[in-house]
Order: sequence, then structure tokens, then C-alpha cells
Amino acid sequence: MEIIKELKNGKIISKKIKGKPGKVKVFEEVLSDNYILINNWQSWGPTKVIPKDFKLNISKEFLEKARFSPNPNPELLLDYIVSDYFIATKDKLYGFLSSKIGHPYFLIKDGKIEGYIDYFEEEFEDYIETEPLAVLNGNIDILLREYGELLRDYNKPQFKDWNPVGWSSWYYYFENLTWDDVLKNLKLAKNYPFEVFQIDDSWQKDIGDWQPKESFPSLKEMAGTIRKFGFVPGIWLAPFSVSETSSIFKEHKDWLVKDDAGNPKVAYQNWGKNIYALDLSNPDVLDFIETLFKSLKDSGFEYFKIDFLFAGAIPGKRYQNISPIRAYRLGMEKIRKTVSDNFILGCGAPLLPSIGYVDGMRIGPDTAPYYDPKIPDNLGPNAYSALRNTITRYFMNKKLWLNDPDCLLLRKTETNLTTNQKKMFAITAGMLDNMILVSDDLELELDDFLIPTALKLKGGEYFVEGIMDKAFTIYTKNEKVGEVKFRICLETEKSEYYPDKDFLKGKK
Ligand SMILES: OCC1=C[C@H](Oc2cc(F)cc(F)c2)[C@H](O)[C@@H](O)[C@H]1O
Repeated sequence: MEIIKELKNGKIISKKIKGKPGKVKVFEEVLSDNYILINNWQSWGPTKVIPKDFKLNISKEFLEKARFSPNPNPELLLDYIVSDYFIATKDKLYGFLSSKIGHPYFLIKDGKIEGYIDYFEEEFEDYIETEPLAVLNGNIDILLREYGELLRDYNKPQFKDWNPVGWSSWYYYFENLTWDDVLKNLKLAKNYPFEVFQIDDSWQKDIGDWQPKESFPSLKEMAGTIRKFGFVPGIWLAPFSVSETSSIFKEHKDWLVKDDAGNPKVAYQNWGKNIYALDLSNPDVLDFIETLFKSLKDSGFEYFKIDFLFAGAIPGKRYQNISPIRAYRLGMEKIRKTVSDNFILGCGAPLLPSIGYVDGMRIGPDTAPYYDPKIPDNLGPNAYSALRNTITRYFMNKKLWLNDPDCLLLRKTETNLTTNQKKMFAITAGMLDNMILVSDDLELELDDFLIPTALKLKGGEYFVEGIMDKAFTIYTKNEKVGEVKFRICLETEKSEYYPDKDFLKGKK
């Protein structure tokens, strides 16, 4: 590896490769600490501190269903601690600055941190530079912010400066949402400072068949009705996913990523079905994606929550022999170009490959009407792990995209969340200037005082201290509240909020 840039507290390294490199080892260093900050490749995966001998406890049964959701090389999780894109200790951070062709990751092996880039089956006639790796020394709280700045400066992403506030249907109605529920909540949403009203998974005929099911009106009427109530019309879809029962699966198996035997490859299981992946290296598939988003846009939708995006990046046989990461980025580029002036929210998305293609990014697992620090990280719903990721991935916000911490669930009934748990979530999301979305039946009694609380805290400068400690300290300064500090321990649920004038402590 050669040093391509010296930094005041480290260096950026890369090297030139060609041929069929497969998994390239690019870094190795003795692990000099007992605790590590690890990261998962996609929205729903954890960024968290673990002891170096932590057992991931990933079972074969879990991988059978989740397939490529937890990792493009899921089998590694059975044998190693894996950290995608970056890994850190209290005084060192090793972070790749891009994932444009290869998938960069780290393994903990024999007391060492080993860095790799997986180029899968792609062959390179000419030399290419490997995804650059920053090796940084210093205080981890400062290093995380520095890593975010290096990612921003290297990738130079463009994204909207609109930081949305709105309503989403998923976390109360799930797939049972009816059009009457939509109309009821549209009327009630007028009492809130919502800008966007987003219909989630419920409306579609099938995964891959993106027309409304019988019980919903046309796309044009859906978007027009939301607009008539004064909101930005938002819609959910999983554009790279194809279910085994869909007409697209029956009619276009040639559009799917294949296994070595030439059969369509299962990307993941959900909705009680096998879900396959569109081959985004196929020009006909890119035409399909363009037509799909043009029709949604022409129907009047202006906000797109695009979900289960990891499906577009699964390894397998494609029309072109390019890496799954490069194929994924072709698909994201097509969506970005088709709805360039609309808001794209990425979800279930590989993080680094998505830089530059989304305006907002879900940076944690689904929230839930329960908060339980004891549930192991399995990419599944838990308000505790959603809040944890909101803090540990805070450094990506407004550098790569707008962080979406997932929705505030404010209902006082049909939930196990306490007002304190809702408050911790709302204050943290507000102080870190995240997107603020609410997902409740608005007819229920809500702890909705937390909406203005979150909004009042937004828009400031912020910093998190103690990212590897038992408790975090979040600092914020804005013209509405001045300088405030929030000490929060997620496990004990103890938190203290200071109107404190020692703001910028983190700027030592
Ligand atoms: O199916 C709808 C849906 C799906 C996604 O939630 C998950 C759905 C899953 F099946 C597994 C998972 F780990 C997350 C989105 O994060 C959530 O916000 C919602 O839009």
C-alpha cells in the first residue's frame, strides 16, 4: 500500500491492482485494545462498541432468512467479528473513504485487525486504485467527526438541504393500512407541523408489481389527495426487489441476479416469500427502473422512501461481469437522475455505495413500540438499537446525507414505550438535527409535546462525547435554545438535560 496523502494525525493509503483480485488484503495491525467500535454495511445494522472477544451469535437459521441483509459475504459472520467500512478503538480509527467498486471491510483475526476489499468476480484489464483507507490516531470522539469530514470531502455528495418533518404510516398500520386510514390521518395531520405525508408498504399489488392494489385508488389520486391536504406526497417501495409471486418474476427471470447454476438467486425472505434481486447491470432493468420512477413522479409523488436496497448489491451472476457494488450504483444513479429534484430516502441501504444518490438515509434498525437493551442486534426492530445508532452514526448527518433515525412513536396506548424513552429519542434526534417523522394513528392520544421539543432543538451545531463510554454527552448550540447539553445512558435510561454554557467542549 502507498501513502497517497499524509494527514496531521494519520495517513490515507491505497494501491494499484488489476486482473481478477477477488478479496484483497490491504491492511493489518495488532488490535491494541479490549474494546472496538464496529459497523455494519447497511442502514439496519449496528454501529456499536463490543469487547474484542464478542460472540456475534449469528445462527445459520437467521442467515437462511436474512441472507444478504447483514452482509454481502454473510458466511464470514459465522466465524469472525466483521466490521464494514470502518473500525475503531478509543484512540485509533481505520476508515475506508469509498465503496464504488469493491466492498471494504475488516475482520478481527488472531488478535489483529485485518482490512480487505472484496472485488468479487470483476476483472480489471488496466490498473485501478483500491478504495482509499484512512488510518487516524487521536481521541475517538474527534476521529469520528474527522472521518465524516474525510468521507464528505472525498465523495463530495450533493443532497437537498430540506430537512423533512412529517408522518409515515408504517409503525402503526404496517401492511394493514387502508385508504380510509390515509384519509383520516390526512385530516388530523393538519394539526401538526408536518411537511411530508408518506404512505409506506401496504399500497402495492406485490413486491415488484408497483401498481396500487384493488383497495387503493390510482397513484395519481393517492398523490393528488395528499397534495390537496397541503403535504408533500411520499411513497415507499423496494425498487430492486422482486417477489416470487410477482408478475415481473414470472415474465422477466432474465432480469434477475443468478446463482452459479444460472437460477434466480434468493436475496432475502420477507412477507412470507422468497425475494429476488434485479440485475442492475442489465440495460433493460435500468429502463424498467427509469420507467417506474417516471410514472411515480408523473403521478405526483415527490418523496421516495426506497427500501431493501441491499438486494441490488448481492453477489451473483449478472448481465455484465461487474462487481455487485458497481451494479448497485448503476441502479442508484438511474433513480437519482430520474427524480433528481425530488427527495430520496435510502433504507436497508449499503451505506458507502449510496453516498451521492440519496438526500436522506435511514441510519439504524426499525424503531418499535418497545425499548429493550437486552435484545441482541439482529437488524430487527427495537427502539433501543434505533436510538443507539442515531448517536453512533451521528457523524454522517449533513455530511453524506440527512440522517433518518426512524420515526417517533408518540402514542400513549398500544405501546410499551415510556414517555422517558420517547423523550430520549425526540431530544437526541432534535439535537443531532435529524429528520423528524412521526408514525402513529393521529386519532390516538399522543405525547405530541415532543414534536415541538424536537423541532426547537434542530438546526444547530452538535457534537457527541463519549461514543465508546457507558454514557454519551450530546452538545448542541442553536439560536432557539442557545447552548445545551444532554447526558444520556441508553441502558439505564437515565438522562440529564443542561441549559449549559460549556458548549463546544468537543472542540478541544
Ligand atoms: O416493509 C416495510 C418496511 C420495511 C423495513 O423494515 C424492515 C423489514 C424487515 F423485513 C426487516 C428489517 F430488518 C427491517 C423498513 O425499515 C421499515 O421502515 C418499513 O418501511
